[in-house]
Amino acid sequence: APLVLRLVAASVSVAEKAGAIVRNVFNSGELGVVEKDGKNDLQTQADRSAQECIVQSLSRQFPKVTIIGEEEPTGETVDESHLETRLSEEVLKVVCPQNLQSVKDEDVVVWVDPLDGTKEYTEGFLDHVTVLIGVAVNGKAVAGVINQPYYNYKAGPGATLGRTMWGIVGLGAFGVERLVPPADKRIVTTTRSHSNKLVTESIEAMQPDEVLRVGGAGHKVLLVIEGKAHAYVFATPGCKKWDTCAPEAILHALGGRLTDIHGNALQYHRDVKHPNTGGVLATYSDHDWYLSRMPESVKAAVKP
Ligand SMILES: Nc1ncnc2c1ncn2[C@@H]1O[C@H](COP(=O)(O)O)[C@@H](OP(=O)(O)O)[C@H]1O
Ligand SMILES: [Mg+2]
Ligand SMILES: [Mg+2]
Ligand SMILES: [Mg+2]
Repeated sequence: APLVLRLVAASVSVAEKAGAIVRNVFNSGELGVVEKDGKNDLQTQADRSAQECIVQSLSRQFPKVTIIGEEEPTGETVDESHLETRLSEEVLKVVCPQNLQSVKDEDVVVWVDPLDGTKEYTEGFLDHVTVLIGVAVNGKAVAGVINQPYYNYKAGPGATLGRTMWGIVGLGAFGVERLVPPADKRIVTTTRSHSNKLVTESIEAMQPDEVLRVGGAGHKVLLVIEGKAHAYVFATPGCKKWDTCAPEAILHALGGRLTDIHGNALQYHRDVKHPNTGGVLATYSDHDWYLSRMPESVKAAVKP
C-alpha cells in the first residue's frame, strides 16, 4: 500500500492504544501533573505516556519519516507495553487518492498531539480530550486521525466508550459524519481555558447567539463537523501545528475549511514555527463571512 495509507493505518491503531493509555492513567488517579509554562499549560502522565506510545510506535515502523510531537521525550527507557504495530485493515482496504500514491518518506511530517485538552482532562471534562495524529505532505495537512477516548462517557453503561475518526483529503472521512447545525441561530465555539481580550473581541464581532467555551482544538473542530457549532474562532497565537494538523485534514476531507484568521492556509513543513501565530478559524460554510467580521485591531495583533 502507498506510504500515506500505511501511515494512516498505523496511526488509527496507535491512536486507539494512546486513547486507552489516557483512560488508564485517569483510572489510576495518579495524573502526575507538571506545569510547563504556568498553570494553564500542563502536562500529565497521560500526555507523556501517550506521546511515547505514538512516537515510538510510528518511528519504529517509519524510521525515515519526520515525526514532531508536542511533548519532550522523557529520556526514560521505553515501556514496550506501550507499543502498537498493527495496521488498521479498514484503512488498508480503501483506494489512496491519485495525488498521494507516490509520496516519499522525506515529503512527510507527522504532527502528534498525544492529548489535546490537557487542562480539561485534569478538571474532569473528559469528552473534551482527543488524541491527534496529523499527516502533512509537502507542508499541507492531507490526512488525520482523531481518537476521542471518552466519547459516550455520559451515555451510560451500555454505550461503547471512545471512538476513532480518520480522513484523507480527496477521499473522505470515516467514523464521523457531517451533521448540519441549526439554521436559525449562530453558534460559535472557542477556548475555555486560554481566553484573552483578543479572543473575546473577535467572538463578539461574530454576533453569536451562543458561545460554547470548551477545551481542545480537536474537540472544537469535531463540534463544527457534527453541527454543534457553526464556527471555531480562536484569534490569538497559543494553538500549535499538532493541534490543527489532524483536525484540519479531517474537516477538509468532509468539505469544511480551516485557516488562520486572515484566511491563509496553515503550513506544516518540518521547519515551520510551531505556533499558529495567525490564529485559527474553522467552519463548514460562510468562512469568508467570519473573515470579513474579524476586527482590524485583532487582525493587526494576530499576524501569521
Ligand atoms: N495561550 C496558550 N498557551 C499554551 N497553549 C495554548 C494556549 N492557547 C491554546 N493552547 C493550546 O491549544 C490547544 C487548544 O487550546 P484550548 O483547549 O484552550 O482551545 C491546547 O492543547 P493541549 O491541551 O494539547 O496542550 C492548548 O494547550
Ligand atoms: Mg499541552
Ligand atoms: Mg493540543
Ligand atoms: Mg497536548
